Amino acid sequence: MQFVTLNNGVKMPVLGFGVYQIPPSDTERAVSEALEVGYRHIDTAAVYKNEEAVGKAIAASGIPRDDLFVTTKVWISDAGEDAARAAFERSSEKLGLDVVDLYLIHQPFGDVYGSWRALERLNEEGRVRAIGVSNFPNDRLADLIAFNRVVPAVNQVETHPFLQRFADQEFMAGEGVQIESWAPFAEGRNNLFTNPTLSSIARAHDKSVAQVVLRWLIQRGVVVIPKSVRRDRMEENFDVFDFELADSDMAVVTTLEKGEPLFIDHRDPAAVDMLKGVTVE
Ligand SMILES: NC(=O)C1=CN([C@@H]2O[C@H](COP(=O)(O)OP(=O)(O)OC[C@H]3O[C@@H](n4cnc5c(N)ncnc54)[C@H](OP(=O)(O)O)[C@@H]3O)[C@@H](O)[C@H]2O)C=CC1
Ligand SMILES: O=C(O)C(=O)[C@@H](O)[C@H](O)C(=O)CO
Repeated sequence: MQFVTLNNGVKMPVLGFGVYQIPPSDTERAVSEALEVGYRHIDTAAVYKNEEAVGKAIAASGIPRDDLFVTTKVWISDAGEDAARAAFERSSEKLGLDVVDLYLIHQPFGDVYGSWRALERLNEEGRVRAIGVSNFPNDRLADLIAFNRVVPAVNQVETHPFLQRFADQEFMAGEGVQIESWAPFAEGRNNLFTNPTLSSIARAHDKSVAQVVLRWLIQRGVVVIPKSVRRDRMEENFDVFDFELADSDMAVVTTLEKGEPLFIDHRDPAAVDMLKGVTVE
């Protein structure tokens, strides 16, 4: 496994396993299989409603705690200093982990300043090894950085071949923030898995489109957390460290940029309303 070193010295595996949209009833099985395959980095969130199942899989695995990197996130309905603290305690209990490796503000809405104070305190107390954000546009990230003590270690944002975020990555790097991709496969939208450009690179390397996409992101220094409920795909997505894309391959992928989010535009006021309707409990 390769690691990136976050701005506070914590090491984060560049490849993890995401569990969004895995039903709670299937999550323990999926995470157990992912751990068997070799994943040591799991990405969940309170709003995914499967933290308890993630915790069960971790406990059953017998893997030493220090070998694992677990991320969870505080949802919008728990924004604010006291609410975010209480949300962390609930997540910690569900996961069965006193210490979480990375705790993120999930969305840039609500009292994110209050939430950040709670995260800073949790970090100081050693309950979370690193703190960060998700879905923060650059101006909101800059504001959070300018008016707080701890610089977010990570910003987890939609990033894939159709929304590449080179400029955002450069801005974040300048501030000491690690970019992490959510939906590295764009959840298969725009026929990503049969895209002719990606398929041609995949054929040349005797790899799959999924492997090319993950490799392209990792070679750019982007952390990836692909999701799959299928063991064969977990294995495929994990097997990306035995080949390298040439500069010419990297450059060809840049032609696929579509210039806009495929899922949620966090700058659109309608996004706030839609996400406010999503509940944790
Ligand atoms: N912070 C945020 O706001 C967000 C965070 N995330 C995080 O990012 C993670 C990944 O993003 P996610 O939205 O799940 O989407 P992904 O881009 O990881 O795509 C997942 C989809 O691709 C399929 N798939 C996976 N591997 C392969 C493969 N090798 N070949 C063909 N199909 C494949 C899966 O199907 P199947 O399962 O059937 O194999 C599933 O339909 C999430 O699980 C979550 O942890 C996601 C969204 C938002
Ligand atoms: O998946 C996530 O991490 C998200 O933030 C959103 O996709 C959210 O959970 C949602 O449910 C949107 O409908």
